[in-house]
Amino acid sequence: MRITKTALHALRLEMVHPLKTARGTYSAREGFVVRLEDEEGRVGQGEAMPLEEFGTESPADCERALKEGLNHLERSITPLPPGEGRGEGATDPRLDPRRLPLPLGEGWGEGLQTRTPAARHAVEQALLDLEAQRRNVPLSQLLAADARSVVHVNALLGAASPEALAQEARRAVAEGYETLKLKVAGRPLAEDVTRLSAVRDAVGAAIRLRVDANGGWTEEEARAALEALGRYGLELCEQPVAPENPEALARLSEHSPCPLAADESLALPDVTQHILKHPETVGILVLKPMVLGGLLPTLSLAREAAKRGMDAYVTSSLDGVIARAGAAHLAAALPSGRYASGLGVGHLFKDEPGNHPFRPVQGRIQIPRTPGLGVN
Ligand SMILES: O=C(O)CCC(=O)C1=CC=C[C@@H](O)[C@@H]1C(=O)O
Ligand SMILES: [Mg+2]
Repeated sequence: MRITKTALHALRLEMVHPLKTARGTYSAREGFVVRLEDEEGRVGQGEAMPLEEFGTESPADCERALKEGLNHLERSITPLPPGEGRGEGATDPRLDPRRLPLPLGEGWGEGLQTRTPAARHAVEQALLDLEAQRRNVPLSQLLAADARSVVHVNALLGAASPEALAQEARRAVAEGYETLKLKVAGRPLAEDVTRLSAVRDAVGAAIRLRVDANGGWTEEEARAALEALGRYGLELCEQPVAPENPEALARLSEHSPCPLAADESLALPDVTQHILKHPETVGILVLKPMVLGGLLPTLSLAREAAKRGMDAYVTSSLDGVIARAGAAHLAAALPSGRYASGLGVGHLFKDEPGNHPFRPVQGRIQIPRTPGLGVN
């Protein structure tokens, strides 16, 4: 594969309403789209949507890294030998992230991958898009030959009052969602109880409810909250306490009414290693490819977790269609599709394209069969 042309565009996503979480409120997102053209005129696309609160680089550092990296991409990139690149995804040594023909010039070595994960995500995604097109397979099948064709998606509820939240929940269920996610913490526990109770009353017992504290509770608050909210039947709780505290996660898991999932903790390599060493505590990984530096390193982590009996699902980083498409292909290629993925965020954005193939329908994304990423 030879890259004959590169392009970098700024991408700003305005949100319809600010999204309030325990870690802050999002009203707009700033990122970049990378487009790479190969010698046969194919175009691969990748998106960088930094999420600094989750440990990625800033938009400015991302832009700098992308400009530097794209300069290196003018060099010819040797193609993977014929037949390589299909099959076992990132654990396949032939498609090992370190071997993927990413620009490995000055600064694009191991260090940069962790220092500017969003930039690396964009370039890697564009190269994978091209590679899958060259092999005439959907990106998901480049990652795993047995990738699923359907990805279940959870709805993210963001309404302010219990009544509005219940209404939003009813609408999501009517649209076909079977898993709903609510933000908790950052407010008195009694208010979260009222909100969860209103949603559970609105949707009945069969719908799965997951909550996300974004690390907003102390250990004591988390213990009380899990007990109080657990009465309404929780599928899981994402990141109940601060990311740096895996020991607290382990203590909480002993009495928690639901499985705990690590999200923000996964941006910290040492904490991630600790979680992998103690799979009996945090049983689920919440994978953000933007934070983890790309689809391949994320798939590698999911496979490491699966070896230890842990589960994983993918979520958006509140990003655009291109990044969400890559995340959907990845979700289809994960060892297990047991948990719904957090890819139902398109409605949060003012300029969300109307009819793209990665818009959930009936709470599901049908992975397109077109070669590559499938976003035009
Ligand atoms: O998981 C979802 O349904 C959507 C993604 C989502 O909730 C998040 C994306 C990015 C930052 C956070 O606010 C939040 C999360 O913590 O998972
Ligand atoms: Mg989360």
